[in-house]
Amino acid sequence: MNKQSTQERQKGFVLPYIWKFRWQFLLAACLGSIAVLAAAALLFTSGYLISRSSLRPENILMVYVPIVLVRTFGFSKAVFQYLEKLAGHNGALKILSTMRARLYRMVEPIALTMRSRFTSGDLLGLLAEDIERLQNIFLKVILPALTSLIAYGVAIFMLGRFDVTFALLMALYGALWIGIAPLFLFFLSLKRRRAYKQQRSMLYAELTDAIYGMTDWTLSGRSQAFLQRYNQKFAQMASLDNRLRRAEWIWQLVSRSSTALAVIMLAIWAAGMVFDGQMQPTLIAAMALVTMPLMDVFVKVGDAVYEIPDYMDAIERLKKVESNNNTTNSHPTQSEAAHADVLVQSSQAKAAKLSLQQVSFYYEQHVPSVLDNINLTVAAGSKVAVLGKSGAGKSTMLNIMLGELQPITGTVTINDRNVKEYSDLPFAVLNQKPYLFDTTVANNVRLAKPEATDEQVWRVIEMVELAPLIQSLPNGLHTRMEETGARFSGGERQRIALARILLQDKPIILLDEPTVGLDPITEKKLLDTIFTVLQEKTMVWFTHHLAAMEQMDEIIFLQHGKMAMRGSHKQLIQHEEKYRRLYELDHL
Ligand SMILES: Nc1ncnc2c1ncn2[C@@H]1O[C@H](COP(=O)(O)OP(=O)(O)OP(=O)(O)O)[C@@H](O)[C@H]1O
Repeated sequence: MNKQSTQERQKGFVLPYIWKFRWQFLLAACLGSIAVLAAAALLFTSGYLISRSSLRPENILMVYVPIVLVRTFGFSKAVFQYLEKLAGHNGALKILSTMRARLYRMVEPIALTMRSRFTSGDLLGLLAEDIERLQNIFLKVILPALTSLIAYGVAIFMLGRFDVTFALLMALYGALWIGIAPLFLFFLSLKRRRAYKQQRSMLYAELTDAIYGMTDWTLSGRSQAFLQRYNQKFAQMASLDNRLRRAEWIWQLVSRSSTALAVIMLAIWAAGMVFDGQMQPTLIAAMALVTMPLMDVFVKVGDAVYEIPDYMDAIERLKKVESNNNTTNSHPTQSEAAHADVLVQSSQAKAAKLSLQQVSFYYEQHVPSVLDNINLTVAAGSKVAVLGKSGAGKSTMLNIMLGELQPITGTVTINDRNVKEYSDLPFAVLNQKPYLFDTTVANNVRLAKPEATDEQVWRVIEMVELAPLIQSLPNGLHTRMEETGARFSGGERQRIALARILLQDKPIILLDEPTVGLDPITEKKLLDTIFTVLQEKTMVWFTHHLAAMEQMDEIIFLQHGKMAMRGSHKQLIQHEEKYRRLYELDHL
């Protein structure tokens, strides 16, 4: 594990990012505070303006200046809110991209083994979602908290200029709403949410279990008992959910009431100041109204705190994957890199060893196995034919090799490593009907290797003996498929597919009856080309047709899920009467 990621792991998922982007957040918080203060000033001047206007001002300037100020504050509130969003989101997006890079570093070392350790892309989806969610902790919790602190600090300072004691009282009141209440709320929601989640996952587990064992519940005549128990638990969970929602409503009620209480406190204090002759009566409404935008920020902080348990879950999940990733291997970076190297090398080698060890497979449990305890080793560079009549299990075996079907028991290995460990499978398949896409001939050939140059494409075209044909096309390699009309015969289509395979340069080639439907002469020519160009590769040829068996190193004959015969063509011709007859039939 490199130094950078070790440091990341030690610091967690929130603090290092706040520190790293502290200036962006501070800027956003300052802009946000100016917006809040502008909103407070807007209400202050509005309150003053209303009160002043009602008293029939002796001079128009007495209301003209506040009118201009109302406009100015109204305008600047919107502008600073916008700027705050810009700066805040800029910081959050920078964090997001840094976190994504960290996510990449987390999963990259296990990428090769991920297919076997996590069966689908769910994990990545979950992690990516968690990281997206974490950006809210910055935008909805940390930024509003900072903003409210700055704005409230400025407001208390201003208030202190009128009355220090009252300013201190209001500072305490603010501390209650900015610190104590959200903290209390946080612990309350944390406990309840955990209990709710626990109960919900238990219920889901029980339901899944019950669905799997539905027949047994029904047969034992106890389905009503199960339903009763399940409904009881569901009701308990629903009541917990209700309590959580009720707590949320209560918080909303209390927090909104806190604004009303602050307005009343300010109004009473301002009235007292007027009574003592220290303030003009026109300022009472202004002072009372000023509290509203300030308290609004506290309420937002409290609302966001309620969601912190969700963020904590996201952090926990991320940490778990990170530590899992680190503990699964004692020397992760070195050995995983070496492991990856081996796998990549073997997927690029000329040939590779392919083995099936005790592989069994069935599609439905109560019918005989399609494959029953198959042991087969195809040495690197050797050629094996898998024969069998229709339905013998050839396609099933091919799909198991490719990892598209998982054997019920047994393993498939390539160069002694489980096929599941390969991110880049070392197979290429030539099947019965290769598809030609509606693009140029060259693009059809370079399908599996888009970066291949025209020269490389030409080389493989020549190898599969298609050069004269391609040269005769209106635009050569760059002729579009539809312009070639029905020009390509079955054999030529196979040759294009073969060219694709050569360009792909995989060590193991699986042939799934590629010569089906071709006339014997075309078939023979194609087979000659196949065996010439794939000479160095490991080849497994699935067929029910006994052409070119002489060229195979080993032939296995599948029947009733077992290998009924196996050996070289020579051995089978000599010792297996059935094989001899099939061969003769095929060569009539
Ligand atoms: N998806 C499936 N669900 C259930 N049974 C299946 C499924 N696919 C194949 N089978 C059965 O498994 C057995 C083996 O089929 P498979 O396709 O592997 O044979 P095959 O030798 O490739 O036949 P063919 O030469 O006709 O393609 C057959 O009895 C088939 O009916």
